[in-house]
Amino acid sequence: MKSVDAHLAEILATVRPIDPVGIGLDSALGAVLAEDVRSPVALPPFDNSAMDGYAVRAGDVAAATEADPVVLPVTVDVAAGDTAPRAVGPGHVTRIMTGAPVPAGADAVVPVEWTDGGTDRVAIRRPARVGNAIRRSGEDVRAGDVVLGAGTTIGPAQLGILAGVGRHAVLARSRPRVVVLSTGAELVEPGSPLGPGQIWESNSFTLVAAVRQAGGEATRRRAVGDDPAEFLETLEGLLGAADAVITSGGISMGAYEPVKEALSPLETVRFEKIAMQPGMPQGFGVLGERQVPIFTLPGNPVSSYVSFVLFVKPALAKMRGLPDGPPATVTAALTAGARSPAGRRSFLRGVLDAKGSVTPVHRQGSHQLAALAGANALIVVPEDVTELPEGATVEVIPL
Ligand SMILES: Nc1nc2c(c(=O)[nH]1)N[C@H]1C(S)=C(S)[C@@H](COP(=O)(O)OP(=O)(O)OC[C@H]3O[C@@H](n4cnc5c(N)ncnc54)[C@H](O)[C@@H]3O)O[C@H]1N2
Ligand code: MOO
Repeated sequence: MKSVDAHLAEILATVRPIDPVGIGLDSALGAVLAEDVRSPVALPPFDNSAMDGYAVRAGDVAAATEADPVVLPVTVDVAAGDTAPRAVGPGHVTRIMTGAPVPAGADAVVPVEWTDGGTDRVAIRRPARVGNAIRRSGEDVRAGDVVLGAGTTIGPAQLGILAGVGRHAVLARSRPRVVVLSTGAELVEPGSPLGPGQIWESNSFTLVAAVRQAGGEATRRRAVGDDPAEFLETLEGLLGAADAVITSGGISMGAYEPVKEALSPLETVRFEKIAMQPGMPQGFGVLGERQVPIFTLPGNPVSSYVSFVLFVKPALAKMRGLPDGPPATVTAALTAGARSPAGRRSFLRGVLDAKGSVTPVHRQGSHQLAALAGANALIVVPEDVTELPEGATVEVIPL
């Protein structure tokens, strides 16, 4: 059997980062920058007030006290967005609003709370240090600074700085478009009644959500039955708009394995047994002229999700231009003994707590969806280990 590591290595050697394109900020959430973004100007671009109050010369208010306020004439109001050149002469002040340019000559802002709020004359009850409540030009970003480097994932704050340096579009890798397609004649859409021998289709919901959490743009296709021709036709119809395809089911040893039957003759998708539990049957390859990667995951719900975590998620990271490789692990102490088949790496479902202990859930079957939903981690048991005692130190993949 092929090792987990060898399978992941083959996948990562095959998938390529998506080509960068110009993306408008409105659509850039989750994209990954493919350029260094520099600011054309300093931020803030000009010295401006951090508070609503009065622009003063600090020396003029140095003697102000509660008991003996300094009273000064107010020459003008300066609001945010004010474009007229303003100045504060000795012995004068202007009113000033948050974000408004500091007038020439002023070197401090006195917050309105330290005054009587006067409009013609103002009584100032406290002195202000030079620079008080002034946001200096360039104190966030200097002109020409790189504000975000290539390889940065664009989240809310990154969109803010991109807009803040005047960009309306960036060169970036968009979120990979991933189509999720499940197979199985027994599958019924949730919301429809179950007939004999049927179950509600669940894998596609898990996989679509997992793709989205991994930074992809997922589309769910309704399950197709066990007919290889129907499966192939559906697949061909969706390839044009996909950067990757994930299927579930139809790849093991049964008489009706539409995914395996449809794709094996193409010889670009390989079906193999991987030395792992769950998730032993796996298929991976590429389809069509654009060499779209396809992950044919096993149908058992726990197996398909574990396979996603181990193989698809790292591949999506590579497609996005992010660091790839096996899922990150943390070490934890087992609170109960655990077993694992010889020669296979097990990924037991467990509950990891804040103190670094991990408890295997009671039901470890690869069909046991509810047990998976109660877990928050996968406990990794190496191939050469068949039994772990309580208290053993284990590697854990947080989910
Ligand atoms: N003779 C053998 N039988 C099986 C082997 C084997 O090596 N020899 N491997 C077993 C393992 S391990 C797995 S995992 C499964 C994988 O089978 P398939 O990928 O072909 O999946 P299916 O047979 O279509 O389905 C398996 C199981 O999962 C349920 N399922 C499938 N799709 C969904 C879905 N979208 N939502 C919810 N549940 C789904 C399906 O009803 C089956 O119960 O093969 C073993 N057999
Ligand atoms: O390997 Mo299957 O994935 O155990 O259920």
